[in-house]
Amino acid sequence: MGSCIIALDQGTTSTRALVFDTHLAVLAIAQREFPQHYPASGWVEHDPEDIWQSALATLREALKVADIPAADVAAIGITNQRETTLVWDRATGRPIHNAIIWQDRRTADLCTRLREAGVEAKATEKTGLLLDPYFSATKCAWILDHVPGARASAAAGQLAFGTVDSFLLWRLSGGAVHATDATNASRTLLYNIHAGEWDEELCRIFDVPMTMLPQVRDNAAEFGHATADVLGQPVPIRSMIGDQQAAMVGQACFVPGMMKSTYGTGCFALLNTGRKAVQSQNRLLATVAYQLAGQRTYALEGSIFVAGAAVQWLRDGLGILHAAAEADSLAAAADPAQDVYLVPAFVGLGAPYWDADARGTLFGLTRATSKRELARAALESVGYQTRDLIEAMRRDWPEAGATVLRVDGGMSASDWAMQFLADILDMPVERPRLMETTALGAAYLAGLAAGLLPRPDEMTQTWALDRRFEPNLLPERREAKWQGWRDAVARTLQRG
Ligand SMILES: Nc1ncnc2c1ncn2[C@@H]1O[C@H](COP(=O)(O)OP(=O)(O)O)[C@@H](O)[C@H]1O
Ligand SMILES: O=P(O)(O)OC[C@H](O)CO
Repeated sequence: MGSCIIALDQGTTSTRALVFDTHLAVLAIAQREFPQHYPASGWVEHDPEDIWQSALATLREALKVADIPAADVAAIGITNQRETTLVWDRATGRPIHNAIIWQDRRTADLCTRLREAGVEAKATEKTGLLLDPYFSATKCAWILDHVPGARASAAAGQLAFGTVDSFLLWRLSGGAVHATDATNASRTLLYNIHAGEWDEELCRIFDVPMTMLPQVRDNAAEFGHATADVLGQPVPIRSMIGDQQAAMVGQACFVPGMMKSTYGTGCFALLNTGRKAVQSQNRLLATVAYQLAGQRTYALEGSIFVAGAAVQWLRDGLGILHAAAEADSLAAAADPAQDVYLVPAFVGLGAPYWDADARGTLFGLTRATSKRELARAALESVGYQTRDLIEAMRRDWPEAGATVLRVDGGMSASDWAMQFLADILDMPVERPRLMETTALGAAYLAGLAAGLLPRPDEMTQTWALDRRFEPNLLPERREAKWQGWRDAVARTLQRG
């Protein structure tokens, strides 16, 4: 049997492949960024061929850098940006439309109509989600309704639906396997998280034919093989898991009450609630954290659409940074007397507000405002949004984040943002040594399925601290800043 594992991490802005040894040490990493497409306000798409080509290229490159033959790869684990929706032709494997990204708001009106028709309570009860364009169901319906002939092809059983994991699996396996896992299924609005199955009634309501849906499997399971043309010989695929849930596994949050927050394009805080799906009273989500041996563990999730993307906007939109890492030094040099707030509702606001129509706002600008205060406002917006989430979470689960918050994702590299996070939360923040927790989670599960790695309780010992950020802000200052944020959000919201 092979002695290493490859994790394929297909994220919103880039695809990464990491080769791990059986002690979960990283042997090699390959990464490709790919273009984002914004065809209209609030719309975000990816070209599925970019996703596929970046997956192929990074898998091959990582193996080459590690200098390991494909025969030594025991398993591949796939983890992915969730909710992003693809529909492809089963005969050709070609998508009939670009991938509609999780951030995309084009189905906001449809969601409003369904909400007015009284569908939300039923959908929430069954799926743990809310009626928001974020999730896959309305995106899939949109594709079927807007691509000529798609409804007829779907009715004839010619089309397949999938999130990015399913699409990659289909391509890697040469069209042999159409499957997903319980975590990705739990983000579609079509999957009953309590029964663990696709829901006929919801499929009817959202007008998505059940014949299009992939089979749902455990997170550590048999998912077939990547064909020989991918890496030179067939390689088993032994795990699939949504990226936020993978980060939870990679952060070893296996005990109820443990919590992590990932700062990539968006920010996603997940609290392990054990065998119980907690129905939020505060507009958070109940979701599947992981499913092993048929047994589901649940999480309470707060999802924010813009975190690192605010820094990306400073870099690519405003051109005031050359690299994301420059935001720290600018923020550190900002004028403490200027209270500038950025509410980065570029694609609406997620939890706990769920306002699809809100758009970004800046408050407190004066003639003295410079790029330094804008950079600080962007980094601070992530801390404020996390506090919004944790306050909502504590109303559902009082001990949430009682001790420490584990962080990861590209933006957690920002010391300034992580210190502000600790300050505004008034709570210690811990960053692990290996920040690639998403890939680590997928690799661990693939290794578990391949019989190379121990059960979760033993895996917790592999977590190692890089840096702990202690809160260090006067209470009056913290509350004054927080009130400023609350006020800025109130003035940004479009929904009452
Ligand atoms: N040093 C940094 N400071 C602030 N933000 C950063 C830094 N490095 C990366 N980022 C942000 O992190 C995001 C990329 O993180 P990543 O985890 O790769 O995201 P994704 O999985 O969504 O593609 C980008 O939005 C980028 O702006
Ligand atoms: O690709 P990321 O890391 O920004 O994660 C995206 C989330 O899975 C969306 O729900």
